[in-house]
Amino acid sequence: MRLNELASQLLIRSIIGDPAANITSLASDSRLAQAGSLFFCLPGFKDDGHRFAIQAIERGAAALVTARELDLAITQLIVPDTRQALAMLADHYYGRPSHRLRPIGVTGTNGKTTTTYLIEKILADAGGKPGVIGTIETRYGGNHYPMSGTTPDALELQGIFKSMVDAGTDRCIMEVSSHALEQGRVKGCRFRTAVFTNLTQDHLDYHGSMDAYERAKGLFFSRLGNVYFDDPKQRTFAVLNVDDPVASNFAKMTAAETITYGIDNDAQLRASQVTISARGTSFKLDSFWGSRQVNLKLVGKFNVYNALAALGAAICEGIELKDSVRSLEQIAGVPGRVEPVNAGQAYAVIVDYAHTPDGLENVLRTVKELANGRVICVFGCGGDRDRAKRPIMGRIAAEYADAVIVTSDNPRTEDPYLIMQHIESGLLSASVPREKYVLVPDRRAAIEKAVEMASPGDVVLIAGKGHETYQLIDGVAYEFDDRLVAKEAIRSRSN
Ligand SMILES: CC(=O)N[C@H]1[C@@H](OP(=O)(O)OP(=O)(O)OC[C@H]2O[C@@H](n3ccc(=O)[nH]c3=O)[C@H](O)[C@@H]2O)O[C@H](CO)[C@@H](O)[C@@H]1O[C@H](C)C(=O)N[C@@H](C)C(=O)N[C@H](CCC(=O)O)C(=O)O
Ligand SMILES: Nc1ncnc2c1ncn2[C@@H]1O[C@H](COP(=O)(O)OP(=O)(O)OP(=O)(O)O)[C@@H](O)[C@H]1O
Ligand SMILES: N[C@H](CCC[C@H](N)C(=O)O)C(=O)O
Ligand SMILES: [Mg+2]
Repeated sequence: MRLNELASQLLIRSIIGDPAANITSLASDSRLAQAGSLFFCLPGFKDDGHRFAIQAIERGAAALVTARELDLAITQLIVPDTRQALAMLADHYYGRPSHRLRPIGVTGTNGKTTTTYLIEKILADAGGKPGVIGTIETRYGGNHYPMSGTTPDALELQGIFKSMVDAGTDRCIMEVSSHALEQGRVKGCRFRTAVFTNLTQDHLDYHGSMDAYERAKGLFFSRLGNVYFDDPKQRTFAVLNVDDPVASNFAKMTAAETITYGIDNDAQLRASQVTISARGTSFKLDSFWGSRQVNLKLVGKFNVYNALAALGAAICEGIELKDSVRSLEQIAGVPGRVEPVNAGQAYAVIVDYAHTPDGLENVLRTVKELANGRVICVFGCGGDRDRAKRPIMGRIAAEYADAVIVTSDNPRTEDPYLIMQHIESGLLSASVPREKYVLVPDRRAAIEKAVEMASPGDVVLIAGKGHETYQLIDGVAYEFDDRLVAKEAIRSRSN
């Protein structure tokens, strides 16, 4: 593709050098630039992509996208905002794949991954060919691809969309993080439906305040338009959890048609009579589209919300409620979410991805309700992430668990002891007796200790890492899977 074809997508731009330069790929990381690449110099949080222009040229880049003229002998497309240009040009370069996929995006602090899995199952059972992008992996056409975060940057995202289209995928279901919204990673992406799960404390390191975090999430709904209302296929929808107070703000912001769900408040999809057991969760569903009993294999009241969110998204796709319910009832679980680890033991061991105060409280409440004995909770908090959540999670663990083992969860560049002390300050503020908790920095030792302590009927909850298969310490990813480590610990327990 010629540079000027790409440049024509932007109103404000100027070209220095050859407008007909032949572009054979796009790159925003100089280390990935190739012969013929158009290299985008992005301003970053740690660095500035303009500093890597020379490296990109050395690797054969055909032209640069820059925010200012660089003193380099290469064609340059100068734009006011290189990040915005990347999103818009990547969309064009790959042939506007999101217009074909019309993604269903799921945003919210907790429940995004789970909800995308539920929607995927409903769409697949209805005869579609859905693909998924999110925290655990990207998958479509029977293939699975590893992910390094939740929502890829605009270039990677548009590339995935294009591959999905080429593979015959007909709808994409994706997690949309607040970071992605803030950084314009989904700019240029034409969503059909935006699903909101909930908003509770997390990521204050990045957003600074809950108001700013809410504003970032709100961008998703404010950008959804309904300008093609005459053609039903072109409509857009917002599916909102009305038990979360911010939903009414999002409803006001969006031009899309809204569908509401909830348990406590009146909603178009409303659950009542929720009962949970170790075998699953049941509820009565009353809705604009009919009433029915729903029996999920998924455990936890929070999964009722995820199920309602998925039903809402499915209704926007025109799928009959009874068919969606039948699909949901078949889902045995989502990897690393309330996932039991069984090796024939007389106590339960559950691995879960709760890594926020609300997530931890929800899952602890659930396991407490199910336990015949004590609840032993193993958890930590990520390094280089929201520090404010650490003492809160300590306090929550103190409130719901009978024994707490504080450990490491991806300390990254922080001192694991300091992170544990932040959590401990929350435990102490809850006046927990010293014998009720212990700090064990080595996560394997922490899991082994919890398993050693368990008696028949107890539940060991290992929270925070879920599906993760690594422990990040000082820039190194060490192999670590809570589920495998727990299984080994159960098998090698002394009695
Ligand atoms: C804070 C944040 O979001 N940072 C993202 C950002 O990195 P950055 O701005 O720090 O990049 P930088 O290191 O300053 O580099 C600036 C530019 O120079 C380029 N560069 C850099 C080095 C080099 O040798 N050559 C080169 O060209 C970089 O490619 C980049 O374009 O842009 C990068 C490329 O898009 C992202 O990978 C990176 O995510 C980092 C890894 C991250 O940890 N992000 C987390 C916080 C995140 O986004 N999490 C959410 C999940 C939240 C949830 O689930 O609720 C997510 O969606 O994943
Ligand atoms: N609807 C919900 N409300 C509150 N907590 C939930 C909900 N759904 C799941 N959880 C809890 O949050 C954890 C993470 O769930 P999930 O992975 O689905 O969320 P996520 O939003 O994708 O998280 P991330 O931001 O890390 O991608 C689960 O393991 C569970 O403990
Ligand atoms: N999406 C979340 C995942 C946290 C998972 C936890 N294991 C950690 O590393 O803190 C984040 O990036 O904040
Ligand atoms: Mg997720």
